[in-house]
Amino acid sequence: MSDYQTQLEQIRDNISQLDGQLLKLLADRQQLTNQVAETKIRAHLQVRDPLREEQLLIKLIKQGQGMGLTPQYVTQLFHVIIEDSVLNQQMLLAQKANPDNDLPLNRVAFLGDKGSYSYLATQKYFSRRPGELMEMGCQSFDEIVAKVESAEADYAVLPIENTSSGSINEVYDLLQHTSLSIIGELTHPVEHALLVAAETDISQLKTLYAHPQVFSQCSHFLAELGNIEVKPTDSTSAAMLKANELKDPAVAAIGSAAGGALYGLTPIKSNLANQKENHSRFIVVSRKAVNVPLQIPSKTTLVMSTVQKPGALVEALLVLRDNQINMTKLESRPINGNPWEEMFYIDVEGNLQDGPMQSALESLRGMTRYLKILGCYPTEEVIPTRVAAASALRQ
Ligand SMILES: C=C(O[C@@H]1C=C(C(=O)O)C=C[C@H]1O)C(=O)O
Repeated sequence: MSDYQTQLEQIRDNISQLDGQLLKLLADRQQLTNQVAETKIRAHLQVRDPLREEQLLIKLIKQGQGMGLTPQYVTQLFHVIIEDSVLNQQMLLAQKANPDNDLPLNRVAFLGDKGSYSYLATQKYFSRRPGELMEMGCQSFDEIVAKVESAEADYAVLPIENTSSGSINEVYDLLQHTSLSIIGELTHPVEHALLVAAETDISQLKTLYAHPQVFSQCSHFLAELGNIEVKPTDSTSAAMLKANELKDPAVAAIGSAAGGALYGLTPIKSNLANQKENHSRFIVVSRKAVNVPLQIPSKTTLVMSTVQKPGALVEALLVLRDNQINMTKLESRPINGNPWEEMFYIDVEGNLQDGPMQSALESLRGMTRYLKILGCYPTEEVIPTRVAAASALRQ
């Protein structure tokens, strides 16, 4: 071994040791933040404390500068650390409020197989939760919902909207008729890559396999590609499986690089989506609604149909405004069998137990033809606390 190699190995050993220590410190920090959660449960305090976060960040940015670490680096690092701490605390509070939901095995139905975006979202959502995960890949949204309704599965993870291709109508329509409740949500980045099983390059490709939603999210890239046959599949994982089976230099699948790796596929081009910030939002549904503690930020989803008179929807929305309730999404879908009538799906910030929410629901019940609460669930989005580096350095 050359001197350089020996030297490099020694330095790398030291780095690995430090990384191990960093991990140990992060685990110790997690223990302490879990203790904070216990105290908050007893004291009925909100999980999130923006002032504490701001003071913490200001102090850390200043300390970091003294050690040669940039404010951007320190801020980014601690946003991740705090996000994890907040999500873990939220989970602990939610667990305490729903002791019956602590299952040793969580049987979860989702679209596709290993490697699909739904699979990756399922892994992410349940990784923080106690109990083992039993994956139940399904071939259609109908099958997924039926699995939970018939108690073959405990939960389903369903994609509901995407930042490029918009709402997933099929899932909205299923929500209209199911007795299941929304108990959680999460967003997951969708990073489409061109995945191949054989040595090749873009110019040799003749056939592309992907889910139709993926084709619409990558339409600009496909238009640039020109004369290529696009073959729709039931799921992203089915597309990957196809590419893996064919091992043909003329064939590629579109999906995530992480998912593709599970099928031995190599990404030859990434960032294929029209919108560079491409995220999907998923909902988690179960047979039983959850109890969301007031200390956790939450959302409530409603579905309603208004009476047939001018301004009926506006009037319903004014009820939300009058109760200071913030609407985060409004979606409309046709009602089967009633041409030109619509079901409105509304996501609002707030807990079902809140006074303003209760009074808004009471008013809405009086003015709508149909109103159903699809669920009240914890908000998974932890918006990072921002501090200007200048304000940290001024302290
Ligand atoms: C740990 C706490 O809970 C939250 C997480 C924080 C953290 O991880 O440092 C800080 C403030 C809170 O938003 C706390 O309140 O101290």
